Amino acid sequence: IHEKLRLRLALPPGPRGRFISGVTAILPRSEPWKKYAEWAARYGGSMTSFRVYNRHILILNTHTAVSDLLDRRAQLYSERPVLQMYHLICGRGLSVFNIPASYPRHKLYRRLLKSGLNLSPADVSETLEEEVGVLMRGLVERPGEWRRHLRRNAAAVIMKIAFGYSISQESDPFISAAEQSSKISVWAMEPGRWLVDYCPILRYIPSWLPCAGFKRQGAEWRSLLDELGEVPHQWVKEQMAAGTALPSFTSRHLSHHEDEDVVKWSAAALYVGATDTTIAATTSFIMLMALHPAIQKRAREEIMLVSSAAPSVADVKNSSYLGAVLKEVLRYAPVANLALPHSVSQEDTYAGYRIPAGTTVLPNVWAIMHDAEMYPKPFTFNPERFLGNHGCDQGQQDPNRWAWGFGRRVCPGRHLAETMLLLNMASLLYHFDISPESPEQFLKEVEFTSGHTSHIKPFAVRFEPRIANE
Ligand code: HEM
Repeated sequence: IHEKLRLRLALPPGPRGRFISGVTAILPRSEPWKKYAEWAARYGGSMTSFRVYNRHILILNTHTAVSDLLDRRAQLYSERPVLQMYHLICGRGLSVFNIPASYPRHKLYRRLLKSGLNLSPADVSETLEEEVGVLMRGLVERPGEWRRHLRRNAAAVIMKIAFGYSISQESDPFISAAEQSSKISVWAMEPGRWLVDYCPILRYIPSWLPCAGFKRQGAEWRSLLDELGEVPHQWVKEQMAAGTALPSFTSRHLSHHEDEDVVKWSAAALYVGATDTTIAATTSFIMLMALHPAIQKRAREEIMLVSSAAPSVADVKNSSYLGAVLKEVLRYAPVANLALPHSVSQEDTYAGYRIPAGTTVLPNVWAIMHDAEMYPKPFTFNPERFLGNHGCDQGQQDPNRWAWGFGRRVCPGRHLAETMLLLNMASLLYHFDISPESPEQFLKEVEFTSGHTSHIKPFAVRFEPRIANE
């Protein structure tokens, strides 16, 4: 009886679209989280569901639905949707981001990432402080190239931590390898580009057939991606053999005799996970500081009080206002508006609806962060929401609960990212006054970029050094 009742349950409400392609034609290209929030309001309920060809998509619109499913039922909701082209044909299914949570290797990755990223706080602080110094000097010398300096900073930090490798100033071969891998990955994952993603049986057609161009392309990318992944790993092994390796995520795990392939894949995930995300958050921070001089001034005053010289990692851990600014940056301009897609391993029911096995589940983090009941005046940038006599207990919930993902896939780099962001923010405030090039900027609405990671679209800003002769 229970089985019959379950089968009669409807799918969560949402647009139905066309017979074969589902809602493909009306899928939003930019800022999809806003359209999903609109659909949530139109169709009602804490969940919206629709279909893109053969794929069922479920959007979770409220923090309750997200916590109930992705956190409390993490054993069911921590898989990843399988992309035929990228995961299977290009051979990326074993990467940290894509591996099914039910594979024993997923646990191994998580263990190595946890211990490898928290191992030696002293080494990490030294790396962060050294690299923020390079960033500040770059900004003094060539402020107009601030976005390049940010990219270099993020890459340098993670290459040092992952491989003990110091990047050279321009066109570093390790960075080129990592950037080339990211580019190929973006092409291979592009939604709607590969028919095989929607019609998996095509994977079995022979590669020599004229219509199997995607298979030949995939095979080429697969060997290129494998080759690029080897570059830093082999370098660390050579350094270890020569006795010149610096302590790093890779060298530590290899010397503890962890499985080499597991170490290689985990280290490769660090660059992908750490660069665009931290750059996005820092970019939004810079834009918001330019637009909010009073908040900038207050944050700077606190830094000047706690730091006698250039801010250190220890200083920023004691900066409560700066901590509130970071929370508000992550709430106002979430880096991952839809986190990363999860998938459900077995059919489930929730709130009277049926959720078929294999459904792709997207938490609408943007909608939660802008829920006016949780965050009054959600489109106002106001770090004070996280201060007050009772700190976060004051009623406004800590956005860290939604900024870093969910269940068994929660971001393993969170603590490193927070430390790095706080240090970069404090150093920017300590060394520079940040303002928009044009005062008219104050009157414009901020715009956001779309993609897996999002940030405020940059506008021209001025970095005015505060301490002469640096
Ligand atoms: C502002 C900075 C960052 C933000 C906002 C962020 C956020 C996220 C989010 C939302 C996810 C997806 C979780 C899910 O699927 O539920 C994720 C996954 C991940 N992040 Fe981060 N992240 C940041 C920085 C970093 C850093 C610095 C690293 C590495 C040092 C990192 C490594 C990873 C990895 C490896 C995963 C995949 C986890 C898995 O699939 O099991 N992230 N992150």
